[in-house]
Amino acid sequence: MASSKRTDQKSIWGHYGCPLVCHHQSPGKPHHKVKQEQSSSSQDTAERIGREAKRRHFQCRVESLDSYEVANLINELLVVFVCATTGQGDPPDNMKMFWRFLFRKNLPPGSLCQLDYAVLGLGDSSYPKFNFVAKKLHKRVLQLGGNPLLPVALGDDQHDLGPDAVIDPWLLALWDKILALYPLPPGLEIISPDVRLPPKYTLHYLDEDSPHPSDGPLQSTVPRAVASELHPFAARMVSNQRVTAESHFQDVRLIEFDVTGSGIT
Ligand SMILES: Cc1cc2nc3c(=O)[nH]c(=O)nc-3n(C[C@H](O)[C@H](O)[C@H](O)COP(=O)(O)O)c2cc1C
Repeated sequence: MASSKRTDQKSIWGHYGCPLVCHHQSPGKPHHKVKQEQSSSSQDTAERIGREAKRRHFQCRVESLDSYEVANLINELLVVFVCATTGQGDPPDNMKMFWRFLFRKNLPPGSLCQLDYAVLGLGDSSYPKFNFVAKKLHKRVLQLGGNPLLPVALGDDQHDLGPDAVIDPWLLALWDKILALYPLPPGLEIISPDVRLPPKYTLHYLDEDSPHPSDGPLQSTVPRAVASELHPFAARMVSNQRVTAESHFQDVRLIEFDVTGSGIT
């Protein structure tokens, strides 16, 4: 992209604490980050936004707000936060570190002045503090100098059509805004929903007798971090059973892994 904004643009879709990074796939296109939190609605929404970004030729990464290095926010150019409210107007567990950092009193007021951002809230209007976290996040980023792309979206479980009644039109408006700022490169079009995106995961088959990736000489001496998205653990598969009848058209499987030593409980 022509402006410096486009060279490293990100958007964060918070709640469940999950950031998504995306940019147009041609060089110099912006990145977006998506963040999410607690249960799965915000993660699902963040991932949906990630897929929509990919269809618009942005390169994306989705990760939780707490696994995002929040100090890097000052370098981001485009961030979308997806965040739910829990408890009585509280941030979900997996955005608490992010929340604490963002509300530090010593953050300079203009520190996010290069950031274009949007906040999508998931909440329930039967609670007195409806979408409190999304509203507060929106205000705080504004206070730190961020440029809002749209008013905060207030998804509501109480709506007859569920949160999508707000999310769907809000996302249409968001993409209009983003594409006005970062138009599609000449010759590229939005990838139709009928076209399958590349898979998120790839499978690599190993020979039965190949050494296990976790059996290297360092394994016994080097303490490893608890397995996580950032510290993957190569687990041994112990069973792989088909659970649907042979005659059924879907091959659904129960696959079990041995996670001993991964720190996963
Ligand atoms: C225990 C609990 C407390 C909640 N507290 C609030 C609240 O204070 N304000 C609000 O707007 N929504 C509240 N909600 C609704 C959630 O924010 C809403 O269901 C949201 O979609 C959940 O998203 P998630 O699946 O990503 O966690 C609460 C939900 C639960 C289960």
